[in-house]
Amino acid sequence: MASVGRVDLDGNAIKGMTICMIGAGGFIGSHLCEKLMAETPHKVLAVDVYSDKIKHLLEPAEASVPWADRIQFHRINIKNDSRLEGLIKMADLVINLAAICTPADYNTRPLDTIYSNFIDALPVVKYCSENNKRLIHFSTCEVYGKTIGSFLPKDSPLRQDPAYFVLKEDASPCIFGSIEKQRWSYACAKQLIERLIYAEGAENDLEFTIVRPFNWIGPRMDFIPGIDGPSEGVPRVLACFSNNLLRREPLKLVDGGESQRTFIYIKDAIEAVLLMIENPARANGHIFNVGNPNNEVTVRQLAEMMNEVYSKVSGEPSLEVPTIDVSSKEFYGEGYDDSDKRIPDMTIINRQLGWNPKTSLWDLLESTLTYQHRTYAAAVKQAISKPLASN
Ligand SMILES: NC(=O)c1ccc[n+]([C@@H]2O[C@H](COP(=O)([O-])OP(=O)(O)OC[C@H]3O[C@@H](n4cnc5c(N)ncnc54)[C@H](O)[C@@H]3O)[C@@H](O)[C@H]2O)c1
Ligand SMILES: O=C(O)[C@H]1O[C@H](OP(=O)(O)OP(=O)(O)OC[C@H]2O[C@@H](n3ccc(=O)[nH]c3=O)[C@H](O)[C@@H]2O)[C@H](O)[C@@H](O)[C@@H]1O
Repeated sequence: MASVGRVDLDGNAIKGMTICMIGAGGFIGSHLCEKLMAETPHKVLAVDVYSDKIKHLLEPAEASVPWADRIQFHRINIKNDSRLEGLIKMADLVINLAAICTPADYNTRPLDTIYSNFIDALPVVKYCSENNKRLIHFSTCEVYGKTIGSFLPKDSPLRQDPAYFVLKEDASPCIFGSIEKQRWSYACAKQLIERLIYAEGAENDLEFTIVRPFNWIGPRMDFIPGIDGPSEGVPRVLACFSNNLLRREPLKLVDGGESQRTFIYIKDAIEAVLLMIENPARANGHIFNVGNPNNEVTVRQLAEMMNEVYSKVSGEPSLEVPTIDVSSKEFYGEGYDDSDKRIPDMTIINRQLGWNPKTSLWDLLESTLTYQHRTYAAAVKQAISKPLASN
């Protein structure tokens, strides 16, 4: 089965390992656990405060699934639990995904954001360094902040020159707004933990890999407000727009929806993470952009495309008024700011791991919105009809 004859990129047999995955119950963690269970012999010590998104792996319908003894869930809050070091000691590799990572929190809960992304990650780095454990740490493309090009005059021809906007791990600067723009609390905390990990590598020989995801999206991302998350909660854009489509209300475009993003399908991105896991000699000491430079859209174009795709997969007519403008102050509150454009340079990941993304934006939206429709449409219909029924 999965483990037979598996070799790394240099043709060496891959040995089974024990992975301590912190934040395993989240969006990325759930997909990574699935991949590791289905296709590898590795064991996972899954650490999180929630397990809903991996319960299909932990409590499988058939007791005899092949991975039953390869995944163990530990309900631990890494802020204050002494069991963490013991689990790290038992592992060959630590993957840290735990973080507050929704933009609605960065300016409204800046302290929690900074603690979660920097202070709470410190013991993980320390235990890895002290116990000689390899670490794969999840950072973010937000560490690049804004592009150099965004500071050029609007009509400058240099804005079209990739040198002014393509984001390179080893060359691009990190450009954030002023301190009162608390949006950057997350990016700044992630940047400092990257610098700390890098320094542990340089001074204490910590074996590390840093991942900078560029808008990974797919099934199980975040929550639908009022269904499997708080009614007033504001998830990331995929779930915000899915929620609007499920409720047949216009999609809200923050400050005109002019910002640009490159979206990558979670399953493509997970392939890259698996290559990092299984090719330590090629991944250690590197920072990797993981994104899809071919899937760039403005947020407005994303909204229009999601409206069209959702109509196709749900069989419902597309929205007559698909979008509505909203100011960032109204939507996120004081202190919001935005990255203007995010195109990942792929040179390093291509050279080290030979990895490339595959899935087009249309295709990834089709499979993701099919999942959203199947998972949530009935519950949303029921939630919408409730207030009427009780009148
Ligand atoms: N999804 C993306 O596109 C994306 C982009 C850039 C960076 N990232 C980074 O990747 C990582 C994972 O992102 P995600 O999208 O899966 O987010 P997520 O919120 O779905 O997952 C994070 C998980 O960490 C857990 N967690 C948080 N604090 C914890 C604590 N103190 N103790 C134990 N568990 C804790 C949460 O319960 C959650 O299950 C984060 O570090 C995030 O900053 C993600
Ligand atoms: O995914 C990533 O790579 C990183 O970027 C995200 O940040 P961002 O892309 O700004 O967050 P989204 O919520 O996905 O928003 C994307 C864009 O859509 C806009 N938006 C969001 C929601 C909405 O309803 N309407 C809307 O116009 C936002 O203002 C922003 O310009 C988050 O910070 C992290 O999850 C992560 O580190």
